[in-house]
Amino acid sequence: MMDEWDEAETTASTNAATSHTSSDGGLWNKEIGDFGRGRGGRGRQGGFQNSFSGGEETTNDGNSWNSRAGESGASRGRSRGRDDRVHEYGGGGDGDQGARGAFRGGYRGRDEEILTHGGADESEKRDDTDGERPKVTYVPPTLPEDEDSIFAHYEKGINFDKYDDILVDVSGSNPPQAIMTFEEAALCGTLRKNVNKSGYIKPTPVQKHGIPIISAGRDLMACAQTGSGKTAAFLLPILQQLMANGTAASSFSEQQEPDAIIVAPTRELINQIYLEARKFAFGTCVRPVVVYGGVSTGHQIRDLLKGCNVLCGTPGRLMDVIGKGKVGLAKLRYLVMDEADRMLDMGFEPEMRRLVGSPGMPSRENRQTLMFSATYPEDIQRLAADFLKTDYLFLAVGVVGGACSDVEQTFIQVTKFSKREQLLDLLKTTGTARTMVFVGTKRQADFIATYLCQEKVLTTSIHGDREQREREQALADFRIGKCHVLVATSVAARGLDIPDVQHVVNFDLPNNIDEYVHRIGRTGRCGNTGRAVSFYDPCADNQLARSLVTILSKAQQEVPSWLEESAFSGTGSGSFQPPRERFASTDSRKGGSFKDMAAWSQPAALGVNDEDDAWE
Ligand SMILES: Nc1ncnc2c1ncn2[C@@H]1O[C@H](COP(=O)(O)OP(=O)(O)OP(=O)(O)O)[C@@H](O)[C@H]1O
Repeated sequence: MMDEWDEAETTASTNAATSHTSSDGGLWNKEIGDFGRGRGGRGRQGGFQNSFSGGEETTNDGNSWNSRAGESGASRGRSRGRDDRVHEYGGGGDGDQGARGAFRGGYRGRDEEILTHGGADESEKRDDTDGERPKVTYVPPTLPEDEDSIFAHYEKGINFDKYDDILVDVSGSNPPQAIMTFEEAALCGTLRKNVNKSGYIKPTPVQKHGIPIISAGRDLMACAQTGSGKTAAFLLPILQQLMANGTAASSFSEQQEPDAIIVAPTRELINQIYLEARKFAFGTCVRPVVVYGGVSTGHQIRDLLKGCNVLCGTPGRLMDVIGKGKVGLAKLRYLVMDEADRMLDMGFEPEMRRLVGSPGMPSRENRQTLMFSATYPEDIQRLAADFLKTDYLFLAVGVVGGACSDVEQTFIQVTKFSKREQLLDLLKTTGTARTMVFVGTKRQADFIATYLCQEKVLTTSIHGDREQREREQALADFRIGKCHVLVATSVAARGLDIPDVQHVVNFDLPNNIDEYVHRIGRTGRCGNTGRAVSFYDPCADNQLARSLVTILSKAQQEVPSWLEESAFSGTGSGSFQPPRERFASTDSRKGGSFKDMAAWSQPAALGVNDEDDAWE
């Protein structure tokens, strides 16, 4: 029976159309749409016709698709492919979800991809719980409790020590001295042991500077390249302070009053941060809890009420539990925004303002506010200052907004119609190397994943129209190597730390440069090297050319001459949109923007955006 707390489903996750995890790489011959064979004349070019969108035929990359959304939802479950092996698709055999899909699921027609100022259907961007939506009943699998699982980690790479050479700039008054070792962080015994068990021998620059700043009680806006250890930079000093100040073991109560709240923009990322918090807090009295959309609220509230010192959440679900009175803010001492620039852009800013304006929330003078990201557009920095004490410190490790220098960036000029074949050719050269393929839309993600499955590439996908269970399964399959290709929309661009991702492909380039930086940062993490290949379609991607040239130059990477020409020729600037802001090279309080950079950073919030993905 449904719990009193079980919430209505978020729009995004109920709209799952087809899923296509094909761990055996088999062909699909689905009742729900009959995807055509796009390559090598292996049959007719399939069409995907959305019966709920007026039968509009959508052309995509040279192929039209025909399917019937209603059928796709109704026939969710398991079906046998042509090779008689079982393939999972649709809602995955959850009766309730399947029935729901009959009315809500399926691909949407063009007319349904309503683009708002945020570039995505605002109703999909949130994890909110308003409106008439079906109940969410998904309960994630129980987490393993054994130490080997909790402390499982991948090895730092050959370039880990090069982190020490990166220039660091701390601005603001009286910054504390950086630490050089974890010993200097004066962590309590259990925390220190947990750091060791996590395989951390020495701190990364953002940890060397960030830990003492946070321990000194200062507010912080920190910028450091992707994969360089920002999560531990905020978790360790917070946990240490909680331990040092004798935080009482949290116990059952109808209202929990956490000491720390951590927010992040996507469900998978906040769950990952929670797992890190749980790892570092192992064996201590500090109890982290996570809440995010797409999962049964009742389940999460029951877990929350058992005790909560550190609450990790996506904004919508967080506001939901606060609104239900299950979380009180009176004791809050730390507010952390991971991917802070994203948390403060147009999509999430109102929610963040609601959070800090919630009854009981300590004023900024009475809490510590910490912001972390690899990118900080200058206008977002200015806005962020509203949330911070006036004497906050700005920590810049390397170039603010710069790409990770351990990622080799390559660009291939393509036409819209040649992309799929190029992708397949590329994947043939990389074999079973773990690869993330980023595409522009949820529909495109389904389409490309299905295509790769047909071509016997072990592929799964993640995007905002998949149900949470499917999203988590897809990530798990990718993590363990059951599928070596993950097709993803921007929902997977930020923060995800997946071992051994050797390769990122931008099948569709994003339309803002910060997004590019985060996407390619899924590889080349923790001193490991990685490779990013981007398909550049001059007809679609010209507006990004200058920013790309800048990013490549700053990362000491070769800039293809054709890209440079495109960036600085009339054609490059012809489609140029007026800039909202420039890259910030440093603390915006210094009045410094990248005066030397001709590149514009174009936030998704203002540009024409076909990234119709759901940001929770
Ligand atoms: N001092 C360290 N020694 C060894 N490994 C570390 C250290 N610090 C962090 N790591 C590991 O490096 C990886 C990347 O860290 P993390 O996910 O915190 O990066 P990030 O800077 O937050 O990246 P992103 O910008 O993509 O969110 C993780 O697997 C983490 O456990």
